[in-house]
Amino acid sequence: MSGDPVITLEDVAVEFEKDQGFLESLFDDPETVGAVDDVSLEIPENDVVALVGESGCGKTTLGKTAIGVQRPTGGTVAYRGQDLWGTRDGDVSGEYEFAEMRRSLQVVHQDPGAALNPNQTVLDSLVAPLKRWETELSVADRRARVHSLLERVGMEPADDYAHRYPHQLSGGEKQRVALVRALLLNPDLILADEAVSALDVSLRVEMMDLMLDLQDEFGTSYLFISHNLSNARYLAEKADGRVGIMYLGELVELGPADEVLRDPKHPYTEVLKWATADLDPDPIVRNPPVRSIDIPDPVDPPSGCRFHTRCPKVVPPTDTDIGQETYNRVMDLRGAVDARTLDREALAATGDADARLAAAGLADLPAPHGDRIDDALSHVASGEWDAAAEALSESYESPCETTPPAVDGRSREHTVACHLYHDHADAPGAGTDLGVETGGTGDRPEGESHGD
Ligand SMILES: Nc1ncnc2c1ncn2[C@@H]1O[C@H](COP(=O)(O)OP(=O)(O)OP(=O)(O)O)[C@@H](O)[C@H]1O
Repeated sequence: MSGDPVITLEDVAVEFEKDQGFLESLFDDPETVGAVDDVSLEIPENDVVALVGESGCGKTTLGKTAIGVQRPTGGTVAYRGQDLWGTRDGDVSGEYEFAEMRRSLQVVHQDPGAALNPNQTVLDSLVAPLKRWETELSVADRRARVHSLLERVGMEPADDYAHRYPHQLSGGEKQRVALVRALLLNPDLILADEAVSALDVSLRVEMMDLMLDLQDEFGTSYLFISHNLSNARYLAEKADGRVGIMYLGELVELGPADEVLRDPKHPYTEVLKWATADLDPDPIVRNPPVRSIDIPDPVDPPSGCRFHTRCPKVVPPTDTDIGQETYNRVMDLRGAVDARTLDREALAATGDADARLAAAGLADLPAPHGDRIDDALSHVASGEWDAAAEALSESYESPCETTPPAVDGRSREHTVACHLYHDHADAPGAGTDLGVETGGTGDRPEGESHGD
């Protein structure tokens, strides 16, 4: 179904400087937000990729980067194999001009009203891009092209709709006009950024079906962005496309829609699935499959796998013989030590190790973990937070903290950025291959226990 790559993102990163107050800007270095981190993704002709993730995870930034609207701070973006930003910066050695690339990469936003000029009729809004790009068309040709597309999206009689102003259209009609405007230029790729989210539920499916019909007809690819996993699944599955899951700027899972949704591999995808009521989540999992509901600050994201601070399957070090549930509590304790949120005074007032461990919720630890943890708690009681953090890190550092896994966004296979599916350097007998292995079993590395 799909063909040559239209857009190829390689190790793309986008960092923004965070807005600071006037006084802060005088005294502090600017803080940066890593909106997108090290993402590789290939979108072939006539393909659909649906990106899903919580608000602020970088979907829009990645989408804008893919269509040449946002310049990446790292990595490369290629249009049909030609460096897009190099072309923008004046490299004329390639086949395509930058303007041609941009014409071929269109967008439909969540709020079509904002994209339409309230003082222009539908016809005037729609002929404007044709006037600019298809200069050989006569006035009658342009009008005919607009009318035929309006009819194609069900806006009939086209002449009536063509002479309306945006305020005379419903939300669904405005969205159709926005889609027509994107399609008029025969683009290779349309970024549909939350393009159906503002529509009534009943209209969403209709709009997605229309997008799919037109995709077939025009041979356009879609990069569909949604915070809603069911919408993403509907569109990607029907188009035989892929679903990509983003977390804190990273693409953590990517693969055929039905596989990713039926058999999610990344623990974060499981959380999204759990949170999407109409995806029929596992009735046995009553609580969210996550250790903490708080999303870390993107200005200071966790090291390694960014999900490790919340992940209920965070991989214990190979020489640690405690089960998953206990390890999770140790990791939570480490988080509290790092954030200095443990009750130091309560610990200081506690006379003995057993009481300190009980106060930290870790009374039942097998030897030698009790002694190790209490050593760290004693440091906290004395106000030595860094020493406590160091002691805990020495014994309980997870491979998930040290090495960022990545998905292979060029593959059409199901790939996942998770150490449960990768070899990691300190796993027994493991090589140093941290590349993606597809179709992993989810088994823990040998020698590790699974739960208490
Ligand atoms: N122009 C900008 N300047 C500074 N920070 C930005 C800018 N654009 C985005 N960000 C930050 O980058 C991160 C990713 O934002 P982005 O809009 O890409 O996420 P998103 O997943 O699309 O979110 P939403 O679903 O809410 O639109 C956020 O932390 C956001 O605050």
